[in-house]
Amino acid sequence: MAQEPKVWVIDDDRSIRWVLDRALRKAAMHVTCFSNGVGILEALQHEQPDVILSDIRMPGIDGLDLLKQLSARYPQLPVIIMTAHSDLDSAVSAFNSGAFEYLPKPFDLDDAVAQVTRACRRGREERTETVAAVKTPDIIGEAPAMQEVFRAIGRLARSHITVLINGESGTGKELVAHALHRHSPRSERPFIALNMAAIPRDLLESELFGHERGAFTGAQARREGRFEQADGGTLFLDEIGDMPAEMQTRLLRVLADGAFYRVGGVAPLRVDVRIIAATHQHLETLVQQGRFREDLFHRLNVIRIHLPALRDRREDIPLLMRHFLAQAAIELSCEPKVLQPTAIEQLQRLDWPGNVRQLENTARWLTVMAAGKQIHAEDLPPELNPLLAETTDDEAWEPALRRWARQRLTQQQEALLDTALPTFERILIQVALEHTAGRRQEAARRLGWGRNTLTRKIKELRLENEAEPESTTHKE
Ligand SMILES: Nc1ncnc2c1ncn2[C@@H]1O[C@H](COP(=O)(O)OP(=O)(O)OP(=O)(O)O)[C@@H](O)[C@H]1O
Repeated sequence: MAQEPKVWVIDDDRSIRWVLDRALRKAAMHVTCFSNGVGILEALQHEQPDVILSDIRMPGIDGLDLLKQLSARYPQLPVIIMTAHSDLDSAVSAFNSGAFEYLPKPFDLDDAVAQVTRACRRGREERTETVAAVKTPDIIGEAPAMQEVFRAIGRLARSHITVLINGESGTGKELVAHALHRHSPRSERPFIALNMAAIPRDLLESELFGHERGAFTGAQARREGRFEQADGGTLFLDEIGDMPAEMQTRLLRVLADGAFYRVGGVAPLRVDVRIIAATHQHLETLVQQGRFREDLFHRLNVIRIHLPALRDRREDIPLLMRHFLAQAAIELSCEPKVLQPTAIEQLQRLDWPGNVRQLENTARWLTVMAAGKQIHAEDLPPELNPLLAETTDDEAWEPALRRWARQRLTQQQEALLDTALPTFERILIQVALEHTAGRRQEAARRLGWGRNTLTRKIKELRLENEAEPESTTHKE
């Protein structure tokens, strides 16, 4: 039933590899030997053994560094260190989590096999527990890409390492950050979430680091910052790509030495906070453009979790939708709506630019708006409804506008309304004037404006040439 446990042995001493290989094989284990640590991290991306048995003194590679990385990236993977007593202290400090075992050299072969067997068994039990614990029903996903996310959460459980979560808006970044916190040793301590894009630039510093009384006008009392509130716990920094440059510098400093000052404060404060950052942006590009500090990027980019867009995991749409319909029914104290095959097909056909959040909002809309209990394709909201989209061309400008806005936002443009509103008004005015052959009075009435408003708008939008051909045009 259970497969042979897989053991990797890393030692530069060929005779040690040879004896361990024989002894472990005799104990029905599958053994792979490496003469040094080079390539181990890469190999781990393809396959994971049940246990690694490694020397820490090897030519050509810093064994301690390798072990640190193993402990950070694969905290669940049991590692047994074979080393002489004299090296033990440095090994212990490399594994401050204590998640390793120690096999003193020279060792007794039977002891070594017994230790490896125990570590295999414990590792397997822990992994099963973690997967069970992580598969809490609140993160839904059966698509392979989501299984990958669950596995990452499982592997990172028990670790304090910084994590960077990437994914479009609404893909569940905050949910995953929360799950990472819940499955970490910090779960009893606070989880504080903060969206960099939502806080005005001049308040951000005090929000993150707090302020002393009188630090600036309006600071009537001392206030704790989010870093202090999150002490011992996790601070989730959402939309980290939007963090202003000076704040990036300050964050880097806190990450480097764990100390910071409140605004207006003179005494450094120390906290123990795990950072989980998230962004929908491509941070490497921001770094190239000089908009994100490279050193901060490397600090944050230790482990990265990518959340797939909903359109890349369409198989999960029915599952998610049923879940949200059930939830919405509870929220609104009514019977849950039931999806019919035509609705499911249409839901799976759509691209969901707002990802899971958009699906969730659609479930609420349906729960309130759909007349019957059964949901068919035609019951979907107008912008998602295939029938309306095909038959009435008039509605087509809404999806087009949506696409336009989305594109501009991904291109990092700001103040979209400055372009959109004048364009919107210009088009309506032009069409109304065309329709009324340039008669302003009537065009104003058809638009629902007074004549004066229309005249003012025409001026502002420089549309004079298009109105009332007989009137004098004026130029700047
Ligand atoms: N896999 C999932 N299972 C269940 N609910 C989900 C899942 N993914 C996202 N959600 C829900 O969708 C909504 C959006 O998720 P969340 O806020 O975590 O996304 P986000 O990526 O952080 O978005 P943004 O970047 O806009 O802040 C939340 O209500 C969340 O509960």
